[in-house]
Amino acid sequence: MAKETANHKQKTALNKGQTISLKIKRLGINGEGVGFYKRTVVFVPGALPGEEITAQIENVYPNRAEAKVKSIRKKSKDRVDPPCPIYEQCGGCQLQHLSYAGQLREKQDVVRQAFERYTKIKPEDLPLKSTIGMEHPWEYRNKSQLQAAKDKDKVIAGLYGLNSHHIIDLDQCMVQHPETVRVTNAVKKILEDLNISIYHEKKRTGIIRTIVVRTGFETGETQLVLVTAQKKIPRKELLVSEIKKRIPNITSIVQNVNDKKTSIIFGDQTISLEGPETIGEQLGELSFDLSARAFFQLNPKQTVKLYDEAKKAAKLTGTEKIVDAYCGAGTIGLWLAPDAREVRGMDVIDESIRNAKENAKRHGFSNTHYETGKAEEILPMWLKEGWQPDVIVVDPPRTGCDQAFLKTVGKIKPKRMVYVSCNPSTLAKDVHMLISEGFKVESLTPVDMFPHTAHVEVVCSLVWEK
Ligand SMILES: C[S@@+](CC[C@H](N)C(=O)[O-])C[C@H]1O[C@@H](n2cnc3c(N)ncnc32)[C@H](O)[C@@H]1O
Repeated sequence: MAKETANHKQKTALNKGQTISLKIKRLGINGEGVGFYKRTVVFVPGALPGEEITAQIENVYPNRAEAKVKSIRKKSKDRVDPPCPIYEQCGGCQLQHLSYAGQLREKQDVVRQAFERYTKIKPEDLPLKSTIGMEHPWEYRNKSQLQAAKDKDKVIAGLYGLNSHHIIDLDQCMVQHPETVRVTNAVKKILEDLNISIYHEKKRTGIIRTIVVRTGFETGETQLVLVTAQKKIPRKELLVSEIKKRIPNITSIVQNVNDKKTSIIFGDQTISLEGPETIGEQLGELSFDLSARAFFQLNPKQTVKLYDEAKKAAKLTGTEKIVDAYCGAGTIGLWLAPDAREVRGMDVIDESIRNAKENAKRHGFSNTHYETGKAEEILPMWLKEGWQPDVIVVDPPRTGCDQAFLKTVGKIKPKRMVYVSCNPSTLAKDVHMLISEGFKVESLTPVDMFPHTAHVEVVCSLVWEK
C-alpha cells in the first residue's frame, strides 16, 4: 500500500506551469504527441513522434498531464508548415503539421498500439497493412455544417474555436469540396444584405442557426439546409428568390426547424423551400437519394475504397447469407449484395432502415431484408427463426459492438466476419473477445477517410478457425 502511494505520488509529481524536457514517443488517438515524464504520460497537441521539446504543463490529472509546446529542440523530419492559414485557431484538423506520408504511417501505428494494448496477438504476427490514403488529400468533404453568428454587422459562419465558445469564421476550408464553401459564403452575404435575423446561442434569440451544404461529388447536385430556431422566417420568399438568383446552380433548398437548446444540429421538422427534397449521389454502380438528415459517408472517394476493402475481406462466392449489422442506409450491404445469396441488415434508426429498403428497391435487389432494432436483439431473433448467416459484417458506432452481439456471433460460428471500425481501441477490445470465441485475424487495413485529422477507419477481416 505504502509503495502504491509512493508510486501514485511519483505519478502526480508534475505541477501546472512547470516547464519540462520531453521526448515524443508516439501519436495519441486525438493526434497529440505523447511522451513520458518519469512515469507520467504527457499529452502535447502539436508535437510529433521523434521530436524533443520543451513543454509547459497546463493540466495535471491523477494519471496523466497535458502540456503545450514551448519550443522544439529536435524537429521531426516529417514536420511541415500547415498549409491552411487558420489551422491553429480552427481545430477542425489536427495533423496538418505532419506530412501526408507521415500521417498515413502514424495512423497505421495508432492501430498497432491499440492491438498491442488490448489483444494478445504478438506484434510480429499482427497482419496490419499500410494505410490506404488519398492521391489528393484535400477538398474531400461533401458536407459542411457551420454555426451562423453575427460579428457586429457581419454575418459569419464557422466552428467553435479550440477550447472556446467563440465561433471562428470559416470563409475558406482546404478539406471541404469548394462548392460547399462557395455556397456557404454566398448565403452568408445574402443573409447579411437582407438583414435576416441570426440566432444568438446565449441569448436564445434570432432565427438562422446553422448553414448546412451538401454536394454530390458525382452528380454535382447541391442542397442548402437553413436550420432555424423557429418555423417562421420573416421575408422568406425574398430570401429564397435571392438565393436562387445569386446561386443559380443550387438544386434543393430546405429549412429544418430546431427550437431546442442543444448542440445537436437538426431538429425534427424539415420543410422544402425550393426544388426537390433530396439530392442524388453516386458511389460506384450505386446511386442514392439523400434527404437533409440522411447519414452518408463524408468522403465519397475513400468510401468506395473502404467498401471495396470490406468486399475483399468478405470473400464472397455468390452463395453466402450475409448480415450487415449497424447498416445505416444499407450502403455496405448493397455493395456486397450482387455477390451474395441474401443480405439482412438492421439499424436502430427507423429512417435509415426506410432508406435502406428504398435503396435496395431502386437497384432492383430482391435478396435483401431490413429491420429496425438493436443488432444484439435482432440477430438472436433471426437465429431463433432458423436463419443462419455465413458472413457477418459490422460497422458499429465508436463505442463498438454490444457484448451480447459478439457472444451471439460466437454461437453462430460464421465462416468470416468483416469488422469496419472508426475507433481502433474499441475494435481491438472487440477483436480480443472474438478471438476468444474462435476467430483469427486475417488482415487489418486502415483507410484514411479524414486526411489531416486524427480519425482512423479500419477494415478488419476475421476468419473462423476453431
Ligand atoms: C458508423 S454508422 C454505420 C452506417 C453504415 N454502415 C454506413 O457505412 O453508412 C453506425 C450505425 O449504427 C447504428 N446503431 C447504433 N447502435 C446500434 C445498435 N445497438 N444496433 C443497431 N444499430 C445501431 C447507428 O444508427 C448508425 O447508423
